[in-house]
Amino acid sequence: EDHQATFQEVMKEASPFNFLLTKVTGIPAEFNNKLSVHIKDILSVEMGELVESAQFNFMHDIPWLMEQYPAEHRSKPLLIVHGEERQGKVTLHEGAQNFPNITMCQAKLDMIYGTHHSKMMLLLYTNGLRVVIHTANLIEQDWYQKTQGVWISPLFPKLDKSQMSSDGITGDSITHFKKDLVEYLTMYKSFSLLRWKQHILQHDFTSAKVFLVASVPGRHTGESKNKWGHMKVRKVLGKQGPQASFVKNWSVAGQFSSVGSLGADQSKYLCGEWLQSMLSAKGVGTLYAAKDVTIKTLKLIFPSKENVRTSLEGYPAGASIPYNIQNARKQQYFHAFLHKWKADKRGRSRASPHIKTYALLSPDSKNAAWFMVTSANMSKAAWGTLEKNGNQLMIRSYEIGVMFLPEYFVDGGEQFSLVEDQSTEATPYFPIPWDVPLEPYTKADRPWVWDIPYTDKPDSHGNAWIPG
Ligand SMILES: O=C(O)c1ccc([N+](=O)[O-])cc1C(=O)O
Repeated sequence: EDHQATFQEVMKEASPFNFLLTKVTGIPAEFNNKLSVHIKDILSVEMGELVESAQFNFMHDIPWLMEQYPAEHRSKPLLIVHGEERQGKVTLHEGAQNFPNITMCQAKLDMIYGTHHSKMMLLLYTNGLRVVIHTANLIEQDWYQKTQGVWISPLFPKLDKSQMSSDGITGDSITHFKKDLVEYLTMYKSFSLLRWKQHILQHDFTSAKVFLVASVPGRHTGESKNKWGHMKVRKVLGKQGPQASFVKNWSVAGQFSSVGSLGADQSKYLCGEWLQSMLSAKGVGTLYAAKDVTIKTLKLIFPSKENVRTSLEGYPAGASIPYNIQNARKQQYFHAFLHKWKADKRGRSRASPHIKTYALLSPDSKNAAWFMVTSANMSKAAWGTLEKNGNQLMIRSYEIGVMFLPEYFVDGGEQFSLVEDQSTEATPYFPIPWDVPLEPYTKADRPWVWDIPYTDKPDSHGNAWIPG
């Protein structure tokens, strides 16, 4: 349908998962009317009358961001949570100097090479509080012609004083989303976030059905080892995940827009540690020993050179896909797991992916036992790496995402349907961004690498790519 869906219609259709994609300029209207939002929609008065907000991100173009708020919200207090240092911090503060309503919060980055990668909006309204966890930087380019993911929480109503207890967390959900979000904010040890911690404590999060999966920099031991990164996933799946018997022979799908150094061979980190967490299930630690992992067990989705060349943005889309040749050369084994970016169902095959999503897929790819959307790319910095004989999880960056488990949306639910016309009440359709079945790279395909030239074939704008 070509009519412009109102935001209320979009949110009604999005329920109960509230997992949407950002609107893309230059694709048929129908694909922007279905489960799609622009940043102006998220910040609109239709969502609620804003009192104050906080914008956690990696990149902030503050004058542009202020334009995305409706005029009546532009004077409300705004907290910018970033990880900029040195000149980056100076430039960021310059962008904010004309806006007296803006306060800055510099997240401490104690681990070298770490980034403040988390992308989250905290929106306090006169009638409640909303959390938005997404994958887009606060720059125009990220909301123009890319595929980005957005989870918009239900409106969390204010708790009245009588419901507040002096100790512990009241008004939490069975997924402990509120407690986990409070713990995440506490790790910043920042005065300006203390205020937001109070706002969150004063609201009723019982309607939050997702699990929070976040990362904070540090060397986490003891109980904290399982609070963050891939070890949080291992804990949640081991306790509340699918039954191991039900998901035997299922595959982990990982889709991301950047890749770190994963080590000399797959048995170390990719399959020996990270995949073991993603394959965790109830009733058994993990499903496969590292040595038994095949390309059937792990399906990775990462833009090929052709995906980038033919994308709406052309080769410049590759400026947001920072996979360097130095790492690519060292981990050829990684390329055996790769699949193309393809999203015909959502009209986004040419909207270069900046979204990051993970799932456990049935052998026929028609069902998923869980789904995750997060800021975390395929890297040790984001997910953490076990040290000291597995007693310590070292994480370099801040990351944040949400995980959807069927039984928290449907009583006794075991799986989501990924094929809309095969969904049932017991197996609700989950609107994943990419097409299934996944399409493996051909022999001729190469993963996009951003720091080498491409002059053989022009991109969709007729240009070559000759990096710095
Ligand atoms: O856009 C970002 O927030 C971002 C920043 C840095 C890196 N990196 O250094 O690999 C990746 C991303 C990404 O999200 O892909």
